Amino acid sequence: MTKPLVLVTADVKAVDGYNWHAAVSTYLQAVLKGSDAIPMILPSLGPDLDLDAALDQVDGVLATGSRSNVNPQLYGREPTEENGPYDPDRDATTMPLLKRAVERGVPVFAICRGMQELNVALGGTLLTEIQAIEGRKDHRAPVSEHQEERFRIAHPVEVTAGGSLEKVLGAEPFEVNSLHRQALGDLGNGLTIEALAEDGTIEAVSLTDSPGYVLATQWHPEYWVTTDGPSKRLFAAFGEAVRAYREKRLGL
Ligand SMILES: N[C@@H](CCC(=O)NCCCC(=O)O)C(=O)O
Repeated sequence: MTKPLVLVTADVKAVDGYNWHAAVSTYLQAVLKGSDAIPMILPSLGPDLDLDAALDQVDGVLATGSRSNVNPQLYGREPTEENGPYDPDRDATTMPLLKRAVERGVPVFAICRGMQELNVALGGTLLTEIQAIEGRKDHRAPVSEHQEERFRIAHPVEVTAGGSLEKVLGAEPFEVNSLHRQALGDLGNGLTIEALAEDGTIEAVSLTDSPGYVLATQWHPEYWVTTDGPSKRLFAAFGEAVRAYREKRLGL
């Protein structure tokens, strides 16, 4: 069988006077090496893109993390300067993309901002600046110029017994990195909590009764995919889902 194709969502970045549609290399490498699939960056061209035509030709969607935040207007709150930066073109692309991928049963793996987008796309809400909420810990990255330090393992997570994540990772406790200041609030339609941090922050979700594989983490397995067991297993499981979808899609 030829390799499966995975759409990878893109940030819009102004560089050298141009707008670039970009995805961080660690996500692309993780799809390539961890899922054994070909990553294809989907530009954030919003309503100009025929998403169904794009989804017709692929076997999975990876929704990436980003420093930008989902615009709160998309879940009924007011945007503020402190809550930014925003990326309206990314929002205008990823929200309908994720909704449509889920409806069609295209396998989805959503990471950090990607998990927040999935939640909002399915009607959920987000909490912001969670480090300022009583009882919550600081989930932001340590301030450092070194990415290894920023992506260092930060806290344990508790996996829901009998859930989809437990099927992928087993019941052994493990620890994750943490680079976010927002978190899921009200859950989107059909989402189930798959892991929690000690302070109650939702760390992973899946979609119950979904026609396809849908898993999302608030942490970043892409960063340690070659060295960390749970990170490796998450991308391998996504790879299995996209291969199974491809066989079905192509009638193999
Ligand atoms: N902006 C949101 C989403 C967090 C996220 O995707 N973080 C990745 C950032 C990578 C980096 O800092 O280099 C939030 O803050 O919750």
